[in-house]
Amino acid sequence: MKKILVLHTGGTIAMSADQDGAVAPTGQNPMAGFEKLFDNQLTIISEEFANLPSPHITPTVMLALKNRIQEAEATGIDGVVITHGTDTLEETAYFLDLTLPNNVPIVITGAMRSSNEIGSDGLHNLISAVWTAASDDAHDKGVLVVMNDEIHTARYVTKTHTTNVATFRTPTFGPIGLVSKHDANFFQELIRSEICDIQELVEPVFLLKAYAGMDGTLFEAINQPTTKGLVIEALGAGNLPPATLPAIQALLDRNIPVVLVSRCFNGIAEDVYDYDGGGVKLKKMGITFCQGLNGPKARLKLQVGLSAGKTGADLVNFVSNAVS
Ligand SMILES: NC(=O)C[C@H](N)C(=O)O
Repeated sequence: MKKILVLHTGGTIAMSADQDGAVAPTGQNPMAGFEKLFDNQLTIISEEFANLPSPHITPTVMLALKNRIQEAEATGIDGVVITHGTDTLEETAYFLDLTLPNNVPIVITGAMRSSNEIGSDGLHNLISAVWTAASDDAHDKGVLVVMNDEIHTARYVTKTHTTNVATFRTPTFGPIGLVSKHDANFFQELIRSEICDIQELVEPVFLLKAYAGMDGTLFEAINQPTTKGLVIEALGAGNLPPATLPAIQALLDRNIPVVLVSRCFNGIAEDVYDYDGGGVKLKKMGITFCQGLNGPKARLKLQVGLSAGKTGADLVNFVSNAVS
């Protein structure tokens, strides 16, 4: 019988609503006892790893989670399920994707409606995640996110709606598979990427979003002696307002890596435009274009690359391509 480790970390899936509808963490995890649904089919080992709303999750917690999973893998488990708040779920999922070798399937899930709300989706998502983690077909697909009967890759999935149960989407590429009753069905493969088994975190790495009329103020503010890196969510195909450029150049002059993604929901950042602030000029300045990742994930990739000791061309290669 396959052995699946379920690590609970908190989030709405572990919360309930009061009489006024306000949602908050509970003393006892409402998912407790779900294991009996798998009697005689799977061995489920549940562990309360944390009980945090996901805005409280930090890369330090993600690193501890990664270490816990590696420890469990050494004892012989067949798959891991993590329950997590949805606000930063994609970040924890991608962090684990970057730092854990594909030894066993690792699946993250959560809920958009807390445990006692009508139409609560937590238990259903948890069951789907367990069946996915137990699937022979879930190997070698990186860390997976299972929500609302869909299977997404950690690398490309993102939360797209504040409250809808169908919030998790994979722009441009779509989900990698679907869950139907007990089966995880996959329709796409994931190209392998480099894994960095880090033990410490280099910080701080910042993320700024570009907007019409942006100037250098925010870039100057983060140009501190301690600053290790910056990701910019740029406009369109990868362009910036010209007034930002002197302050960005000052960061580059200090050898602080500056990485650019697009703030668009679909598509990739490219050096297309050759006007002041256009992508062609930005690339010539030494800004690294990261293709296929959103801002929070590119920030994690830069942080993980720096934490793995990567510098220069090695760091640029690692960060610039989502599948490197
Ligand atoms: N649906 C959720 O889980 C949202 C919650 N605020 C969290 O991320 O912890």
